[in-house]
Amino acid sequence: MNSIKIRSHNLNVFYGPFQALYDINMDIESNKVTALIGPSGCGKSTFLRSINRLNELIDGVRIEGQIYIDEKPIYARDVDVVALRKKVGMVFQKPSAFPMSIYENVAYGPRIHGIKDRRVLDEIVEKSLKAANLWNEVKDRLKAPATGLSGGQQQRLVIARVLAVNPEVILMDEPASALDPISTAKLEELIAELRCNYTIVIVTHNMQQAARVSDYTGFFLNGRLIEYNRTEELFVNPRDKRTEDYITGRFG
Ligand SMILES: Nc1ncnc2c1ncn2[C@@H]1O[C@H](COP(=O)(O)OP(=O)(O)OP(=O)(O)O)[C@@H](O)[C@H]1O
Repeated sequence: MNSIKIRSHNLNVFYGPFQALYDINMDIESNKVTALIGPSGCGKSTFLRSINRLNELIDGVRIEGQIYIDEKPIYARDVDVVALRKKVGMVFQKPSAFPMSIYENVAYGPRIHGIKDRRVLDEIVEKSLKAANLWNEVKDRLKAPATGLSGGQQQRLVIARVLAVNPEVILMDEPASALDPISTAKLEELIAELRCNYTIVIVTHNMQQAARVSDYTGFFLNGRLIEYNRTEELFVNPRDKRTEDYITGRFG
C-alpha cells in the first residue's frame, strides 16, 4: 500500500482569544513514525487533532493555514470530513472499546460504510485483528464483550477498529499512557510493524518511547514547533538549546 505525506502550512489554531498553535510548518513523511513531544499544554494534541479536523468539533475554535494530505488541502471548503476521518484514523489515550462484542467493535466501521456481506465482514475482522496483533488472543471469543479485554488488548482492538476502514494515516494521542509496561511493549512492537503500511503520528509524553518508536520527532513548546528532525539526530544532537534542555530533563 502506498501511504501518504502530510504537510502543515502556516497552521494557527485559536481557542477563542487564546492561540494554541503558531505557524506550524511541518512535512510528515509517509510510511514513517513521527513523534510529537513537549511539555504539557504545548499544543501537541491540538496539532494532532488538526490533521483529521477534530478540533472543529470544539466550540469557538478558529483555524488558519492549511494541511495538505496527499497534496490535497483538507481545510478546503469542499472536503468531505467523514471521508477524511476514514482516511485519517485516530487512537486516543484511554482504551475505549465499544460496549459490544469484539467482532462487532471491528465490524462497526465497515458496516457504517455500507458493507453488509457477512463473509466480507468476517474477512475484514480477521485481517484487522491479525494486523493489530490481537487475533491469536481473541479468535476463540469473538462474540465475547470487548469490555472484558485488558487495557492493552482494548487499545489493540481500537487499532484493529481503525485498520478495518482502510486508513492511510493513523494518529495516536498518548496511546500507551494508560498501559502497563508489557502492554506498552506490545503496542510499540505493533507500531513498528504498522509503519510498513501507514503514516503514523504519535503524541507521547515519554521521550524514551519517542526515541524507541519514531523515525522523526517534532519538539513543541508554547504552541510552536521548536525543532523537527530525524529522531536520532534530535536526541543525540539537538540544535536548539530549548530542545536540549527538554530532552535532558531540565524542564517539562
Ligand atoms: N478545548 C479547548 N478549549 C480551550 N483551550 C484549549 C482546548 N484544548 C486545548 N486548549 C489549550 O491549548 C493549549 C494546547 O493544548 P494541547 O492539549 O494541544 O497540548 P498538549 O501539548 O497536547 O498537552 P497535554 O500533553 O497536556 O495533552 C493548552 O494551553 C490548552 O489549555
